[in-house]
Amino acid sequence: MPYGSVHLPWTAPTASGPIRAVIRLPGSKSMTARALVLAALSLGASTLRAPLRARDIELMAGGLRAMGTHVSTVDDNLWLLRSRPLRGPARIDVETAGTVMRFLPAVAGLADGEVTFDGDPRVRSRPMAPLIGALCALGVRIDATGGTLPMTVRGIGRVRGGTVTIDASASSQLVSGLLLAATEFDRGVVVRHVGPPVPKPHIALTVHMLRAAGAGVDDSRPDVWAVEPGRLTGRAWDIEPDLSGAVPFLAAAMVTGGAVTIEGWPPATGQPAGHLLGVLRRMGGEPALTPRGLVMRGSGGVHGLTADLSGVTEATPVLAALAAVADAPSHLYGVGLGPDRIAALVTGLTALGADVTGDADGLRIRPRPLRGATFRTHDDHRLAHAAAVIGLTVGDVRLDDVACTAKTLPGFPRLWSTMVQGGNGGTGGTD
Ligand SMILES: O=C(O)C1=C[C@@H](OP(=O)(O)O)[C@@H](O)[C@H](O)C1
Ligand SMILES: C=C(OP(=O)(O)O)C(=O)O
Repeated sequence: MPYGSVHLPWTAPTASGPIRAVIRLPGSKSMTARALVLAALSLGASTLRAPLRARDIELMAGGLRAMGTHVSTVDDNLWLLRSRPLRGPARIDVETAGTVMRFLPAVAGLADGEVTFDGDPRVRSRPMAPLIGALCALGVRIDATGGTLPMTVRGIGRVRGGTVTIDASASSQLVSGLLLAATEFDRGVVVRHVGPPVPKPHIALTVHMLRAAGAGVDDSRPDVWAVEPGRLTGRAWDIEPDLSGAVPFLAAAMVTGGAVTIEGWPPATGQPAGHLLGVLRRMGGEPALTPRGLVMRGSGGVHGLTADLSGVTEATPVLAALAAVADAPSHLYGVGLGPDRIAALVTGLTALGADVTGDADGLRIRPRPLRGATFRTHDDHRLAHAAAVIGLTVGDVRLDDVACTAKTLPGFPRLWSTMVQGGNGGTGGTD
């Protein structure tokens, strides 16, 4: 059944005091997605230890399987991939997954045969044309009448590659989608971004993982990334906990003045963690790395914030929720959410009584007392996280649907409720 067709209403649990919990989160969505693609392009076998099993990742694995890759996910903790010649015909439904829509077309260009892509109406309206144009310039034949999905990639088993210019300001995934498959292009790739700034943290993660896989990557020039052609060999990937998925749990400590430990937080990581913790610190959080993981302590108050969020776009909905209960107004800009997501966030927060306005690039939020109401999540997991955070201190926050959290964390409602009730999620233990 397609994701988005099951709706599960949910009343966010209210915290009776400071939350103290230890949480073990599943693997990073961004790392699991990249490891799957790189494994499919590597000679021989690869393993993924502690991957994320969630909707977007199942779609990525399914897309690779449809093109011939052997992907075994029987063991939750250790997936096995074996690359095989990529081939069509195949049909790939990306549902709402931007990463699947942007990462797999270049892989499909390397397949022998036709690969068609389609997805939910909402994903069709997300920017795709710059990637389609760039892939065509690199020698891939694509039929995409609307400049977006549905589209057909007519692979011939090889891609010429070379130098290409792209305006990737709409999404860093447009660059990552070109780089990830480029070791297999005859000439590799040189991608030059021109236009308004593109958020870099997830491109840095792509570069980090390409290098770990053995690729030659040059990112020494601003807005230019070059990947050398060459065969990758299979390897063992250890997937770190999802630090983007940690944001609502960290926020829970902040709004209740408690302490939440995210177990296994990596001391060094390619995920965009530094910027994220910097922003949370400015809003009053007190993060500390301990041998067990990252402990976020709430200082008892949440501060308003004026900040460019372009490095942490995924965190915007939860940061907006924090801003709505802060001690001063906030201006969050560079949020990169796209007009639909900004509008949905404004409507949802307004329904809860917040004074919030949105524009093309950001949100202005002036705190005032909030109230319980129905919050429409618009099938957006990160909006659901935002409502859950507000529900910790505001009674009767009713989400019209919490099933959308399955996109990146299927157990979210249970994990969240356990945390609020004073228990511990994932592996247990107390702080
Ligand atoms: O490459 C990735 O794994 C991601 C890149 C970011 O996309 P944008 O650059 O479009 O914000 C992020 O928001 C998304 O959730 C995951
Ligand atoms: C929008 C998201 O992901 P994607 O771009 O992969 O759909 C997200 O995880 O918030």
